[in-house]
Amino acid sequence: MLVNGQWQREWNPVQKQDKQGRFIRQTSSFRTRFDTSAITQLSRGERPYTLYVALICPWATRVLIARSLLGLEDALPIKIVAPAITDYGWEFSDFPGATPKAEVAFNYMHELYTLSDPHFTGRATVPLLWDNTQRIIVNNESADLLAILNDDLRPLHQSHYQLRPEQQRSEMEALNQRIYSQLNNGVYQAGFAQSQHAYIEAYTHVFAMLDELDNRLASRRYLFGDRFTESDIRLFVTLARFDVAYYGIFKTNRQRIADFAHLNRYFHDLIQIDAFAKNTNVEHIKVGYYSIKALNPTQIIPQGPKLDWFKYLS
Ligand SMILES: N[C@@H](CCC(=O)N[C@@H](CS)C(=O)NCC(=O)O)C(=O)O
Repeated sequence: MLVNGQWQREWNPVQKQDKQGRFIRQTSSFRTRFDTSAITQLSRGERPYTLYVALICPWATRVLIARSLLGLEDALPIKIVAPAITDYGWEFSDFPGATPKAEVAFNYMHELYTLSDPHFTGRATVPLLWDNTQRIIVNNESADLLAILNDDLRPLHQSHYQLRPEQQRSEMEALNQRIYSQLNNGVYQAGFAQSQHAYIEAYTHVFAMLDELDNRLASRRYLFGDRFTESDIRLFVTLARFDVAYYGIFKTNRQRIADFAHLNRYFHDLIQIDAFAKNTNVEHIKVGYYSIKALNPTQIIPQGPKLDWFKYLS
């Protein structure tokens, strides 16, 4: 992480814990929204912004899926880091599926943070929306980025998807919050727990939420009926990582997603949609999670699992 703009070489996934050994995630620091001048520039064909992402990362991937669904791929170009976090944080390299090093002006993500704020203290996280002209970070919070893509950039949408329909927003936000704390972040709480108590607590939350959602999906195609919404994207990114990585490395191993009747059906439904499949990179997910040294000191990447949905990926 960075301390007052200086990189501290020891990268530890658990920067903060509470007295019971619970992992505490840092809050995001750059929270600007787009105004109309950004829309004007983008609709003139200018490309003043770049989205920096990691394909291992569920928070970045939820933004990538929305970007693809809404037809914003051309308006918001991306740069993809290599999947394994290094002693210097996220790195740009020629790893297959990452942006070739020759196409990026930086070696590490933390360089963008110190350019933007020379005294920045905190983790150099992705996703991050970068202003190429002013060389500053616009926003590094994926929940905001989803709102920026869906709401602020509406005039540029190339599709009719309604990912945050007005009439369901408050219900969606309540469910999103529960999915976030018990499941999206819950798996990290289990994996990065610093005590048996904190691990069991997180494990219990993860499977209570998966049971609840499996039940909910018994009678609905998607979380809110026949059309998918942002809530489905938020759930999908955790499901896509579950059997491949979390089940093993984070020890959330009561059962796999493949063993839940309705969640498995639902996941297969979504993964066959191009925007979901094209932003799911199993190799990056596996290499990324299994190279977290604190959890896997040998850095050996498992060969399996082989899952039936891999056939939908190109
Ligand atoms: N609140 C952020 C969280 C982003 C985040 O935690 N990203 C992780 C990757 S999944 C990261 O970049 N970690 C680098 C680090 O912790 O040093 C968001 O949702 O955008």
